[in-house]
Amino acid sequence: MKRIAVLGSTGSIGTSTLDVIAAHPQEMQLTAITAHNSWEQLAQQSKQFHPRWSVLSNEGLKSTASPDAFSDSTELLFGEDQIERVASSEEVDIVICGIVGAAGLKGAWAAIEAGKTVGIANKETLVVAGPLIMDLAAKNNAILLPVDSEHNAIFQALQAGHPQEVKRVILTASGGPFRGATLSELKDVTPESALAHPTWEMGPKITIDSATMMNKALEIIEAKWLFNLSADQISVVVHPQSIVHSMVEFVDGSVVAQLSPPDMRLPIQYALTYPDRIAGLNTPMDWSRSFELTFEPPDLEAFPALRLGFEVAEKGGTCGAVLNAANEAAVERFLAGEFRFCDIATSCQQVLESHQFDPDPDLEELFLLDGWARKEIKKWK
Ligand SMILES: NC(=O)C1=CN([C@@H]2O[C@H](COP(=O)(O)OP(=O)(O)OC[C@H]3O[C@@H](n4cnc5c(N)ncnc54)[C@H](OP(=O)(O)O)[C@@H]3O)[C@@H](O)[C@H]2O)C=CC1
Ligand SMILES: CC(=O)[C@@H](O)[C@H](O)COP(=O)(O)O
Ligand SMILES: [Mn+2]
Repeated sequence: MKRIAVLGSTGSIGTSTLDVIAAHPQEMQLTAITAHNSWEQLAQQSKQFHPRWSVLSNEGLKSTASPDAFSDSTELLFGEDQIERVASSEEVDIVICGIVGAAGLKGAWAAIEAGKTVGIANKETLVVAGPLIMDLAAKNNAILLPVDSEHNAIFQALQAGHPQEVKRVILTASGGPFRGATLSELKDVTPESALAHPTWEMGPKITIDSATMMNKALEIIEAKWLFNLSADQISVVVHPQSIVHSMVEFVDGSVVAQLSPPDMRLPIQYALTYPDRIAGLNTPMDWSRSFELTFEPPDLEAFPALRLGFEVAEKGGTCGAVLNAANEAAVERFLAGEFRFCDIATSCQQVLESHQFDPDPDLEELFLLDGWARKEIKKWK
């Protein structure tokens, strides 16, 4: 029986993970769940799964969240530190990191430091602190399993060859809701239209990232650290159907891809059962009908965020932390109606260019820069 902690259990990744666990009661047991604000949803999950711990990281909810709403067999814990406590508990085998943003880093860190098997959906952890995270995993024999669909696909495709035989990886991008639009057509798009992703149902932050293609920029950086690649070994191709989740090209010219209908329950389940595969909840590919898979190059003029991904992957150091924090703050301002869509990439680029670059930062420096970049975006324009 695998004992699982789900960090961010109330979100899109979190609820998909709970679906997978519910479908495999003989193999999987939910031991800990965490949320920040959604205490009623967390309580309902506790009543359904009876985990050992439920964590509300927002301590301000202490007087609001009623322990009576939770299962009798669940201990209700409050505060950010408790995420780290459950992520590193001896009673947990696998940790799924489904918190959004840099707020997910400390929980992921604690799980990796404790040598857990870690399913990492929270790409921001790798964007902010990729080299430190990969070193930490190596030192503590933690197994890092990518849950992000593209990186999960690459992880699967890489098994077709040896590391030295990899020529490059090709990340697929849906193109988001504004695929085909020009820069000037993007000037006045609304949060509502940006939140309408064509192929994936996800939380609001990553959905806006998909619309600007900042999501792909973050994924370039994520791929670099996860798979020990140079920036020029990473390509992006737009694939609107989101069926081919990414590809690996080997030195002999073979390209190995992973395909499945767009549903995060597959990569999540693969991380939970790795190295085995079991039947799951996913709709299989229907090969009995005609359908098209199309590919086109990305438009770097209309989606300048993508260029930033390549630049940051090339430069490394403090750039990932600054780009990530600037983007999180810019997305918040766009959703609040304070930024225009195109301001997101423009402001991120300016904050990135004006920061004090350090090629080899420690975690403390990265957290300081994270705070600095958010402040810069708050006062931008
Ligand atoms: N959704 C998807 O299909 C995919 C997501 N990812 C990545 O997975 C991560 C999660 O995305 P997604 O599930 O869409 O996000 P959601 O917004 O749907 O969920 C976010 C989760 O994080 C919790 N949370 C938010 N802020 C904090 C905080 N400050 N401290 C602790 N917990 C917090 C939320 O709790 P509460 O409900 O209480 O606010 C919620 O449980 C992101 O990094 C995203 O990039 C990657 C690939 C696909
Ligand atoms: C499901 C997943 O992994 C997302 O990161 C998804 O890839 C977003 O779609 P885009 O390709 O539009 O960024
Ligand atoms: Mn992805």
